[in-house]
Amino acid sequence: TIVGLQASGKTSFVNVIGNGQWSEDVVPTVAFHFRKVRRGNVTLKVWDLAGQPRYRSIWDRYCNGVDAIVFVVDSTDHEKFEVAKFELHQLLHFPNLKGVPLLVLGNKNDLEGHASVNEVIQALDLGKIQDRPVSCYSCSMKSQHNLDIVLQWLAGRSH
Ligand SMILES: Nc1nc2c(ncn2[C@@H]2O[C@H](COP(=O)(O)OP(=O)(O)OP(=O)(O)O)[C@@H](O)[C@H]2O)c(=O)[nH]1
Ligand SMILES: [Mg+2]
Repeated sequence: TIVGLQASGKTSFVNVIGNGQWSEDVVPTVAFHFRKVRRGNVTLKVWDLAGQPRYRSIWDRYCNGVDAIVFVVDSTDHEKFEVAKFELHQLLHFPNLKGVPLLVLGNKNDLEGHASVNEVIQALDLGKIQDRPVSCYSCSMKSQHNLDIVLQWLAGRSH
């Protein structure tokens, strides 16, 4: 399940891994969107959730029982880091989501002024998360930087 604030690049991620389709024009997601993504011999079942404030209260329901939670953050939008941190920790607080592996993507690293992976780790206080495996990568859906390693990580979470 993919969560994160609006316009962080969640749908772009699904589009790019699904069919290599990058676009500057992506329609904001309404509520959620389910997609099956095939990569080689791995099939990912993906819930792409909407990031606008009014949809955040449904995130936890779609994270229940999944193999991994992917939290996408726009690493150029420094002003939103505080809200992103709040929403992430609020989500992880749900007892039924305890132990679910977390992958944080600092997206849009093709743009100037993006936070480094260590800055994202600091900004979202990832060091504080002790009850699950956590990984964090800096990446770009536009240039596809680091998407191979992200897909490897996801494939490794399946069972
Ligand atoms: N430069 C750059 N732009 C990106 C990148 N990823 C996404 N975008 C752009 O960011 C905007 C928002 O992308 P979406 O994929 O719709 O974001 P979202 O997180 O799905 O947004 P919601 O569905 O509203 O929650 C679009 O204009 C994308 O083209 C990236 O890696 N680099
Ligand atoms: Mg979307």
